[in-house]
Amino acid sequence: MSQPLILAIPKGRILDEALPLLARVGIEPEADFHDGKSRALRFATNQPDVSIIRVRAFDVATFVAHGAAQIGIVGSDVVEEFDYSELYAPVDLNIGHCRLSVAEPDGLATGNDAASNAMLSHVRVATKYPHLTRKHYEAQGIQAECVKLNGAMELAPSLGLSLRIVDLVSSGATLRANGLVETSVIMQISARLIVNRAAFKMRSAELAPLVEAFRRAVGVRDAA
Ligand SMILES: Nc1ncnc2c1ncn2[C@@H]1O[C@H](COP(=O)(O)OP(=O)(O)OP(=O)(O)O)[C@@H](O)[C@H]1O
Ligand SMILES: O=P(O)(O)OC[C@H]1O[C@H](OP(=O)(O)OP(=O)(O)O)[C@H](O)[C@@H]1O
Repeated sequence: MSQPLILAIPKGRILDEALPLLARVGIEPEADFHDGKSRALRFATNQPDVSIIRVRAFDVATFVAHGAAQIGIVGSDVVEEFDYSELYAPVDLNIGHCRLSVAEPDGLATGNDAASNAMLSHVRVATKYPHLTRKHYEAQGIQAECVKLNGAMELAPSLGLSLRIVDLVSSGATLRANGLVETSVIMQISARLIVNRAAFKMRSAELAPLVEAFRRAVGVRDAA
């Protein structure tokens, strides 16, 4: 028998929405997965040919791109930020909805990013997404100097690290709580199923039906 397929899933906020989806696909992690005290990172499932690894959101893309995991679940923000040629993202999972936006301190923001940017040739931006940020500003002829942070971007303007931030927004509560307003939406985001392209060719007998099962599961909702 070949090695089990490794499915990489993020430990952050997508996880709660991903588990019911996995159940609809017919994959249930072993009990240890739900034990908050467990330090295990790799888990068996009810399917002997599928194991799960639980890693940081950005690392899901890295494990799958390098073929260490064959398939994974990750936000389209991460897919686009890395832009790995080895990744194939065949299914929009319709979970983890949010957007990637530019925000500035309330009062300083003009409310129109394009108009205020017309005067600029250079901006400094705190973000976890330097690639997408540079691309966004390059399209306006502006050079973005990115200060890379891994969280709490919203602190940067008040502490003088940068005037602008580029971060994920959902309800807008985090921006409001930190005196910031959204001035431009860079992209709408949802979680994607990602597959390693080489693995998809080499193990298509296992991966193609699994991808189809995810596609079907996205169309099926849990009973209320
Ligand atoms: N506010 C949000 N609403 C909905 N989805 C979100 C939100 N914030 C993040 N996401 C989605 O969930 C993914 C993981 O985000 P999360 O905030 O859990 O990661 P993190 O805690 O920053 O990651 P790490 O594990 O590296 O610390 C993001 O890549 C995005 O696709
Ligand atoms: O618009 P809202 O609904 O307030 O959501 C936005 C927040 O959610 C994400 O952070 P998260 O809470 O996942 O924590 P993090 O800073 O560890 O990424 C994101 O980085 C924002 O800070």
